[in-house]
Amino acid sequence: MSVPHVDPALYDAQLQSKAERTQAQFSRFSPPALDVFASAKTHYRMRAEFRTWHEEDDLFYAMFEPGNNKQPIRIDQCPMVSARIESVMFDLLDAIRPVHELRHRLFQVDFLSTLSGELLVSLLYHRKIGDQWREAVAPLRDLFGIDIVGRSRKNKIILNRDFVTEQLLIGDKTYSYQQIENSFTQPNAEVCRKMIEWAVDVTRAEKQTDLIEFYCGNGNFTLPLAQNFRRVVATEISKTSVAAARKNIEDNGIANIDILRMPSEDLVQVLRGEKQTRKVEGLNLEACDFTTVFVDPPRSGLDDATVLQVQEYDRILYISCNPDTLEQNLETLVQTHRIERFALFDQFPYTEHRECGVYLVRR
Ligand SMILES: C[S@@+](CC[C@H](N)C(=O)[O-])C[C@H]1O[C@@H](n2cnc3c(N)ncnc32)[C@H](O)[C@@H]1O
Repeated sequence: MSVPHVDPALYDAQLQSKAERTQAQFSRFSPPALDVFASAKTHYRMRAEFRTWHEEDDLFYAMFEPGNNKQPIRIDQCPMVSARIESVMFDLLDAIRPVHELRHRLFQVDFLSTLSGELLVSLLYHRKIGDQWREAVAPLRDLFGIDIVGRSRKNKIILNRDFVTEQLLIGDKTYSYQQIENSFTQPNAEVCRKMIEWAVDVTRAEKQTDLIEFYCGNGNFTLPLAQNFRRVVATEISKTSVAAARKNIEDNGIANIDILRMPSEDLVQVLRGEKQTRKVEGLNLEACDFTTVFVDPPRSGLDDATVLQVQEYDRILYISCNPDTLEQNLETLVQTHRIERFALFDQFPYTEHRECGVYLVRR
């Protein structure tokens, strides 16, 4: 992970410039005014991954210039990560440094924290770890009040838990989300809250119809969106995320969501009647009245078949972490739909990354 230069004095101007670039990039699609959602200026990342560097007796967190992984740049402070992560990360390395069993061939440390201060730390090794490692690391769990996962090739040791439970206040309801180590979660929790509230707001009028969702992750948007629909059917490829989504639905007492573990491409074929699978048995998809589709794809955006499928629905909600693939997909989508709402969410301050939200309605 590259570590951006965090300078709160520059934040507002940088966000303004992101907004201007976004307006310019999408102006030919005639979107409405851009809603801009800012981030906190420091301590905004709830998860972060750091390479470690060994130099004789020294051990430190390191980052690298692109294309140069031989020349480490030492990280001695990190105002972009949550206050909880920053309060632990350097003291933790101080505790690991003198203990051979803990530092030998340690190459990465991952942190996953929550707004309420839970913290899970994963230590990644280029060697096999076992009982001796477990014994050596156990005191750190109590010292820092953290859960710990040790990972080496084909081996994972868990001290207490391999997940955190995030609580997000969306409107007037708090949703609880299990977030599992090493699976996708939105990094900036406060901006994530704003994205979900925006998504709930733009689909508010749609109560009597059904929602189809592609790329649902752990149900991050799915759970709060369900209040706006009669029924929700959502798909996700990752086994871990599907398990978390199902647990989150249960924990939050939501009864109108079905999660499918299936690549989006396969669900598209099922919906087009081109593929049959036992995974959809009992779901009675034919009885659904899918008027709205929600997509939150990876950086590669939507493949051609999914774009065509998405066009089948009257309303399209699209959250994108890559404006360039969003732009490509919109070339097709605006032929049948017009953009009604347009938003920029600053998930990644001080970087070039822009996260956009678009809500389209059939022309
Ligand atoms: C940008 S994340 C969004 C997840 C979720 N909406 C959230 O807010 O946390 C994209 C998700 O798409 C999933 N994914 C990637 N390729 C997929 C595919 N071909 N079919 C279904 N899901 C896929 C990833 O596992 C990941 O959970």
